[in-house]
Amino acid sequence: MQTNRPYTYRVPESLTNQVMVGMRVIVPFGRGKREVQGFVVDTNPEQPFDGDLKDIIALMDLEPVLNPEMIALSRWLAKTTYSFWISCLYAMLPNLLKAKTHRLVRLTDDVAEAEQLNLFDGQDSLDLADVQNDPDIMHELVKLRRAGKIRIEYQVEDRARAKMVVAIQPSLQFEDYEELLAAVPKNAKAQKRLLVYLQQQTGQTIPLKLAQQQTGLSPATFTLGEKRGWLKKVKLEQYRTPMTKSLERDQQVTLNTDQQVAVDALNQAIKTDQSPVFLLKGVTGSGKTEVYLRAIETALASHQTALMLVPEISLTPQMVGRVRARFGKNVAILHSALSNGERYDEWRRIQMGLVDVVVGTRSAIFAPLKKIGLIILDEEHEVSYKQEDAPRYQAREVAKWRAKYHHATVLLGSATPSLESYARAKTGNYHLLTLPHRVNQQPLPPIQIVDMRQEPRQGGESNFSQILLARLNDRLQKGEQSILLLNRRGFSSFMMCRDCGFVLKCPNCDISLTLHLSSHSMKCHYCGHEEAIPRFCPNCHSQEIRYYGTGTEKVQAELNKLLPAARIIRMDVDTTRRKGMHEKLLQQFGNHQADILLGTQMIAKGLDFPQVTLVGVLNADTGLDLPDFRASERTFDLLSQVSGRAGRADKNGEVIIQTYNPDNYVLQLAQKNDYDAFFATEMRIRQQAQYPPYFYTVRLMASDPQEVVAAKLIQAVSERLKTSQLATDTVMLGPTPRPIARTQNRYYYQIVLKYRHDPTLITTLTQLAHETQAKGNLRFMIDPDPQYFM
Ligand SMILES: Nc1ncnc2c1ncn2[C@@H]1O[C@H](COP(=O)(O)OP(=O)(O)OP(=O)(O)O)[C@@H](O)[C@H]1O
Ligand SMILES: [Zn+2]
Ligand SMILES: [Zn+2]
Repeated sequence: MQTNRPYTYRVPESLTNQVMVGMRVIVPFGRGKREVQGFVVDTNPEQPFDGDLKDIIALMDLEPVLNPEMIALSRWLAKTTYSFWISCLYAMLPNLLKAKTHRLVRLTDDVAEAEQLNLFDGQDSLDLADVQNDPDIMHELVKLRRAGKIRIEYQVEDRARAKMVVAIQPSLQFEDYEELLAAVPKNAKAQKRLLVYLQQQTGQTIPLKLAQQQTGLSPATFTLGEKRGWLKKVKLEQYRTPMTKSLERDQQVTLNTDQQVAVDALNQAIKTDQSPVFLLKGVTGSGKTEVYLRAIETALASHQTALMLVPEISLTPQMVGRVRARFGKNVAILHSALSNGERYDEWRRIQMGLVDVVVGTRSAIFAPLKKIGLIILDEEHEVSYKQEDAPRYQAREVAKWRAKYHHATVLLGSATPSLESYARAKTGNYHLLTLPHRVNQQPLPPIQIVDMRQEPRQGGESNFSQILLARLNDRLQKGEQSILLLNRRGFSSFMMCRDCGFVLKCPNCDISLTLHLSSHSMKCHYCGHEEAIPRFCPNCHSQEIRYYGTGTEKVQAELNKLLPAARIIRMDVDTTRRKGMHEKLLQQFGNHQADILLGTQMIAKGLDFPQVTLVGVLNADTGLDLPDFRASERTFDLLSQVSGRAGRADKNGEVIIQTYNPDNYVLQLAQKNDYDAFFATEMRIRQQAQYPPYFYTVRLMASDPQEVVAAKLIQAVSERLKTSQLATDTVMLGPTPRPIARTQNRYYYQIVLKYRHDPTLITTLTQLAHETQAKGNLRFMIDPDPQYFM
């Protein structure tokens, strides 16, 4: 049975003065006295335990890995996401500290020879696991760590090992070098140069490579210097900096009036000790990024730090490039495409206070920055800010919590804010800042909607309307670039028998299989199941089994036929799986090595390519009729965002949207670029249907490989909720099977609750979460503010 409360242990005498809040420890647990890992969350519990206390067995860390802010944050997180406290504590740590890793203690400075011999056996490193049960040694190590003479290096078997480089340190004083300079023979030019250099660098540690570059001296000269005692060679830890290869040059721009107004308001807020939330609503290409950068500058100038979140890796390359260009080495980067080693190195640079700016994806919200003055969420409406596994937190909410703690300013930016945020801005909860115009003084690109039902169909179905094809051709002639979006939300493609209607589905999941041309197979996007492309219908043996819908590969193949001269870059999960591919493809497109960028949602947002003058959306409607109250909002966002990629520089842009539902209000309003009208329409629908932002939602879900087991549990939960005192306006939907009832051979049943203000509900759910524990294969989860209902 998993437990969710802290336990009290005794600090054995041998560990006196060493145990600190935020360290990991090994403790005996349960009747079997199993040894488990835990976090120290308090060293002075309010309610002392009066039974028999067990001793802490050992320390895992020589210094805290979580600071007091993080401990406090984890408590709040556990409460608001119905999660186990310990999973929240782990969520804040980089992977390297979660996995079974070797903890290597390394000497970084001279220690007394006796100590080195005793503790390290004369080596300069030791494995902490070998000594953590020896209190005497641990005692010494904690002391050395506090004195900065050792450090801990975490290693997983594969690659994550701190990289070391040789560095030099001048070992004498200024005057000593003066004397030496007077003494060296006149013709010993190299030696002289070295001495002068060392004299200038006293007290510094310089990587040898750098010193060579700066002086133009050979390695042999430095070795000679070492022999003569002029300098010391030391090993310096080199951080694996996930560099974006080409450092973008920083552009100096003069803010336009709207930007200036926004920046002024932010500057003022950052300097106060309040924690206001700003919503920056700026149309695509209005220069939001420049506002972010200026606000970060203000935070740094007032000796505070800044944290900036970007939605997903796909957006990161360009944004990271710009932040790096402005703030250089002062930036740490945290995103999911880093190796564990890289991530850990960045995390440690932050923890040690070596950087003041952090840019990262969702979990970077836990970056252990101190003195935060500003937290930015770019594209604040993005679903990727919500974590889908436990702890199911919303980074936006965590940002607000941390801002309160630090008296920091929160800046949410978007061209299409979430209804939740815009509603708050309208009621004055958030401060609204707007950038209504593009920086290039041009209107937003005109959008044309093409009714695909009217397209002539000679020679079978095509993904391209005549007009889109003509426009693509036109750009090709002019040497301009185009972006093509294939909307892949939901399950728009499947293999169906024309005779009997049979649809080929995954044997493990209730969804249809997708055709993959490159591997000549049918794949399930949920569980990875793969099988051969059928030639006969498995049901009626007809040969009339056909593929419906379309994938990027298929579009690319068609495009190759229609426009043989066009150079195409395809971007989807398949072409970007390998590390660094994303950046590479974008860079190629940026260098104009291709005419058309074809891709899924991942190309819709954030990209800023001046040569792009045409954007085409191949299928606007997939996703519109999904059983999800946010389907319209998502489609509106997507269309606005992707349209915004066209005509961002001096040339005019143009957008073509293909659809089978030309009259749908979402498309109509997206065409007019009328966010406010969309907001008003959608809010009315939400109010009527009692959905966010008028109501909060929470989803309860049971799953099991056996359908009846899952159904029984959700039924019991439903009974329990009916007998508890829910607020009168709280609504319970279900229990029902989840729209996709089965994935990965598990059946899912759900209840969705909608409520406005129901404090007892929250208490009830907290109890439910901890009572309804996993048994065997049975799982129960509570998802506050779910982003998907599928
Ligand atoms: N005041 C300015 N003067 C001239 N150019 C500017 C100014 N501000 C920003 N820019 C440039 O305008 C371009 C678009 O800006 P940016 O990418 O920040 O827009 P955005 O609002 O973030 O758009 P999107 O929401 O579409 O990503 C960038 O190339 C940027 O360097
Ligand atoms: Zn499957
Ligand atoms: Zn059939």
